[in-house]
Amino acid sequence: MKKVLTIAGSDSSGGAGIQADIKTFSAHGVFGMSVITAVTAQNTQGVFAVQDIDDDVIAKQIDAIFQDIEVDAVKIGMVSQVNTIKTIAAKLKEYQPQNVVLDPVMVAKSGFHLLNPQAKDTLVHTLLPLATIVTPNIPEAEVITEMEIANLGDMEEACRKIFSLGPQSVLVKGGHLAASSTDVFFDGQAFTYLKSPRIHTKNTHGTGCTLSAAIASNLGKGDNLLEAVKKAKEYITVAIEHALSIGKGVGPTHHFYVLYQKGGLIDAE
Ligand SMILES: Nc1ncnc2c1ncn2[C@@H]1O[C@H](COP(=O)(O)OP(=O)(O)O)[C@@H](O)[C@H]1O
Ligand SMILES: Cc1ncc(COP(=O)(O)O)c(N)n1
Repeated sequence: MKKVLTIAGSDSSGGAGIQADIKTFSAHGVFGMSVITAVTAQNTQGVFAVQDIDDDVIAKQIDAIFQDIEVDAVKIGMVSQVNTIKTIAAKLKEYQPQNVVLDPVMVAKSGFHLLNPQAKDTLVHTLLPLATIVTPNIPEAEVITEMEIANLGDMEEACRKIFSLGPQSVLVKGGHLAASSTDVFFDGQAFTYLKSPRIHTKNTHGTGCTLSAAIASNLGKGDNLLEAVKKAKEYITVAIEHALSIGKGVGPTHHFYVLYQKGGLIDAE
């Protein structure tokens, strides 16, 4: 069985962060492991408190995994502090995992800053260059590139700018576009548009976490980057189509035990 690690924050309500990642890993048939960077008190309505985990405990969680278990892919989500980011970057350099998916989480859908704004430059300059793929949403891509993104042309330009910062590939996600939900993938050579119908739902808590965890699962299983991204887009679309009205606010996506058979999706619920 392939083994995939998430380095991210805990979401007490189970819709985003570590919890979304582990559910996504299970749905993909890979063995999920976690390094917790922060504990959030969170639900579908907002984030109410954050406790960052000490750097040495983050380092020891990473050591505990890599010194014992082969890791086929790593996904990185919420990393809020400068020292956390530096610790993770140093450990990635030490253990050199093959596939690193970086979701540069900055602000939760509720508006709460999950990345300390002072840590943005550290994230961009130390973690971005280590990523096999980086998956910003439009507001995150705007912060990284310092440009406005209003359409697919802007998304392409943002991909080029982010690519020049050192990752092997870039996926600018289109969930924040008004008209469509097209994501733009760039591997330094060509652009690929990943299209899906716009699903009219308020329940999109954890969509970015789920997509990046799905990409990590697929890379861990041996897919090339483009295959991994295409299948992950298919997965998140189904997960949003069946999103759950849990709680009073922005509900979570639904994780299926999904079998890709004969081109169709079978829910083995
Ligand atoms: N309403 C929607 N309908 C269809 N796809 C969506 C919708 N909202 C988000 N997505 C998709 O979910 C994934 C996560 O995107 P996005 O919401 O932009 O990320 P984040 O959660 O980081 O803000 C992307 O593939 C995006 O296209
Ligand atoms: C611990 C944690 N990590 C990431 C997100 C972002 O998820 P989203 O932007 O989809 O709400 C979150 N809300 N909580």
